[in-house]
Amino acid sequence: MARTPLIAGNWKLNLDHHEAVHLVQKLAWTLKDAKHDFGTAEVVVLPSFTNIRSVQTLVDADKLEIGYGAQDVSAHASGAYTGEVSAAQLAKLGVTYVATGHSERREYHGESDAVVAAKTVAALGAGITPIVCVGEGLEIRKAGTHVEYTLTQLEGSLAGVTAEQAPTVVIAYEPVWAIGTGEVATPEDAQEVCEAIRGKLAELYSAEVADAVRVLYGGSVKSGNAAQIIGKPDVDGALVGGASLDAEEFAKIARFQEHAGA
Ligand SMILES: O=C(CO)COP(=O)(O)O
Repeated sequence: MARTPLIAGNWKLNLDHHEAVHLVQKLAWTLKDAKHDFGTAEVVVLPSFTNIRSVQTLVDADKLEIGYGAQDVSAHASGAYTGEVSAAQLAKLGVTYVATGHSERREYHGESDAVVAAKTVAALGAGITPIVCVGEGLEIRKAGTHVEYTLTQLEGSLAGVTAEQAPTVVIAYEPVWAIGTGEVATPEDAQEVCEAIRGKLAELYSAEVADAVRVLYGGSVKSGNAAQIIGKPDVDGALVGGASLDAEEFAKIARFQEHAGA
């Protein structure tokens, strides 16, 4: 099955709602100028919660093909959970994707695989596609146990996801040592782990599920390295941090096929 590449911009804790609208507008113009075919690479941005409504209004008004999502979601449906935002609330704003288990959530907010799994299940329950993030830190990479580590994290983070739900899930392999450091994994590093992730999905679910799921790479992706990384057979797109805050650079990443060798 042909998997449509997904290029997702994780804006992290950046931009107010005016700036968010401006960036989506600029991204849309840039992609329009380049005659981007969203059928060849889907483009999604993940703004802060406070900016989602503004982005929705722009996307709806201008009928943009750019998708939008959230960077996190509550595992809870409703009730006494101060500060939380539910999957149903996000779905109501037209959100189609949500990142779960980003390494920054795991590290700074103590999210365990069980918490990530509960959030992933909550997103799926509201019809939102989770982008489940996994990946090892530098010590584990140095020890050479990164594949086993990432696969264990993956299995824990997918607990409760059914075989019916699994094909729609997106996995993002983000080695922590490559995030925001400029230290990008080689295309071979990305392929090694993304291939192992697909193998694990076949083991947990089925070969069909493994074939359907999109596995992204994230960590210092730029227009100059995107084509080589996404060109690998088991890498189906990118989760982009810093470079997604620059409309022209992010548009080039979305158009990686054209910028191979840039
Ligand atoms: O964490 C990331 C995306 O979720 C990667 O961030 P950078 O692209 O800034 O390295």
